[in-house]
Amino acid sequence: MSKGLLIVLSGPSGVGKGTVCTELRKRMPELVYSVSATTRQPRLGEENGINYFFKSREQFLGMIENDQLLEYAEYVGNYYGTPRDFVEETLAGGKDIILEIEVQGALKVKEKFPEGVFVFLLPPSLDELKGRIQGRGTENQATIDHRMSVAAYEIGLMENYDYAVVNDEIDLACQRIQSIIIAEHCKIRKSC
Ligand SMILES: Nc1ncnc2c1ncn2[C@@H]1O[C@H](COP(=O)(O)OP(=O)(O)OP(=O)(O)O)[C@@H](O)[C@H]1O
Ligand SMILES: Nc1nc2c(ncn2[C@@H]2O[C@H](COP(=O)(O)O)[C@@H](O)[C@H]2O)c(=O)[nH]1
Repeated sequence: MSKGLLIVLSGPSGVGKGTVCTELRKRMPELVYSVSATTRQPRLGEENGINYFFKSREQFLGMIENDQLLEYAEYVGNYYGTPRDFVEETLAGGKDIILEIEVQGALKVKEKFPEGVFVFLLPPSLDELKGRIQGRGTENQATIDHRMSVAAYEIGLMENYDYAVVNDEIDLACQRIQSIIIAEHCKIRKSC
């Protein structure tokens, strides 16, 4: 059995990664979603084990210590990380898995899985990006400003990715990512 594809979706906060991922999973139900661990407080409506595994700082540091994370990063005051076993078991089972993670973590995944498919989601403009984070209504102004200041640095690292997809419209962004996944499955992979 051939291994599944490891797909990494990154992009600045508020660009629409979560929205696009949710829509993509409806269109591709066979695509497995990697639920991350985080020390961030749950937002209204977020559920443990569905949106994130919500952890205390001590619990998260324990996961690092026990090598349970494929990657982790500190982002705007909180830790975020990808549980290792779930990803490895899903891939070994021949299924595709998507990781929705920020840039530092994505680059660490690339070191370990250079064969992964790295997709960067871009906003139509920085003004639109700010409008989307504000419109979501989940962050206070200081956190929005902090996330926006990190956004420019993150976009600067886009050249490390395989694909850039503009999220101007959810349907179009999903179609583009679906096309990428289909094309990657058709790729002739040479072992050298
Ligand atoms: N193409 C789009 N056009 C207009 N609004 C959008 C689009 N995509 C997403 N949004 C909206 O932008 C806001 C941010 O989207 P979302 O939470 O999915 O971003 P994110 O990249 O996952 O953010 P974070 O990294 O902070 O978790 C949401 O209110 C969402 O409804
Ligand atoms: N490096 C990682 N980044 C992750 C992971 N899970 C989510 N994220 C990213 O963190 C920011 C902030 O997320 P939010 O839910 O607080 O808005 C965003 O870019 C996520 O994609 C992870 O496991 N590792």
